[in-house]
Amino acid sequence: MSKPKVAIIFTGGTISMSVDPRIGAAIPSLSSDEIMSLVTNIDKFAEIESIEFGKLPGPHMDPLKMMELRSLVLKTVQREDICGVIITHGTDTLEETAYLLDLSINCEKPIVVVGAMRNSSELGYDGPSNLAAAVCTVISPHSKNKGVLVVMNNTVNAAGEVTKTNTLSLDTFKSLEFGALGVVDNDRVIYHRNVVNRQYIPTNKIETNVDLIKCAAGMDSKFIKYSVDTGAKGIVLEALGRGNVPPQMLEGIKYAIDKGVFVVVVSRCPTGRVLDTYGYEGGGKQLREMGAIFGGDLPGQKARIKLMLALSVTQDEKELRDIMEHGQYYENEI
Ligand SMILES: NC(=O)C[C@H](N)C(=O)O
Repeated sequence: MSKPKVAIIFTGGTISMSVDPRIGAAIPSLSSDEIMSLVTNIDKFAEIESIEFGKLPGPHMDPLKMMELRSLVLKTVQREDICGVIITHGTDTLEETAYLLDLSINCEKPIVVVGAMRNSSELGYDGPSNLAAAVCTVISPHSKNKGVLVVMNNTVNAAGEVTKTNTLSLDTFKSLEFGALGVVDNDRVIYHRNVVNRQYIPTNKIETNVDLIKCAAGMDSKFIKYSVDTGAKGIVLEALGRGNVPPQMLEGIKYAIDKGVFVVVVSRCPTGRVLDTYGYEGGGKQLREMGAIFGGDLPGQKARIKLMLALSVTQDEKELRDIMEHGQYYENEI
């Protein structure tokens, strides 16, 4: 019987790295063939087509390259002979690329992003086992219509929910708020739940002029003003708690909004959404009244990706708010 055909797009990351003896540190070096030769027995499960995109460490990935990758993923997943697409990626920015793909590609076939936490020179290189789990996930009929998935350490997470939580653990990718979607066990994926709140932003463009500013006790407006003065079209504020800022940041927020720069508020807390609960100076109520948009429960780096895609579709305040607040807030709530 013919095996399902899976395309694997290699972009780089630790999964493609080994230690260069001259510098004594890991750099991307393995080709797709070298990586796949370590994924033993995979031909019993699927026919693999390897596609080289690049050898980028996670920190070298940027939004324009993500959009280039998106075009390749879209073209590949639309092929009739392909049952799904896997993307290897550096884990440092994996969640941003996965979320960008999730928001901007609407397809039934599974798309899985995978990486490794240990490079091929280390004991316990986890690249091959993660790739094997990714293949098992992509070929499963149960993986259809789940959006982009992140598979690491035999755990399947939704791109919109997952985040890197630990700098070294193999079990670093977690959906902190709701838990994983499923597990890969005995070469099969078993799902425990579905994603109910997926969002599609139909665009093939991106507005890269969006900054991310993290708030901390006693901070003032200088970074916000700098961001506005250097051409930002949008600013994501990783605010405090439920979505509040130190009063000294209000001047900068007003400056931004008066100049037509969209300000999106999320929280620096790892879980929970922002809301206009507090009425004191700098509280969410005041931010809302000033015109700030709420970004739900997204971490700053993902809200930034979403704002970049949203700004490529519209600059209308109401439309932008509808995209950014989609599924998180209801008319009579705020
Ligand atoms: N585990 C990894 O992939 C981390 C690496 N620094 C990267 O993102 O490329």
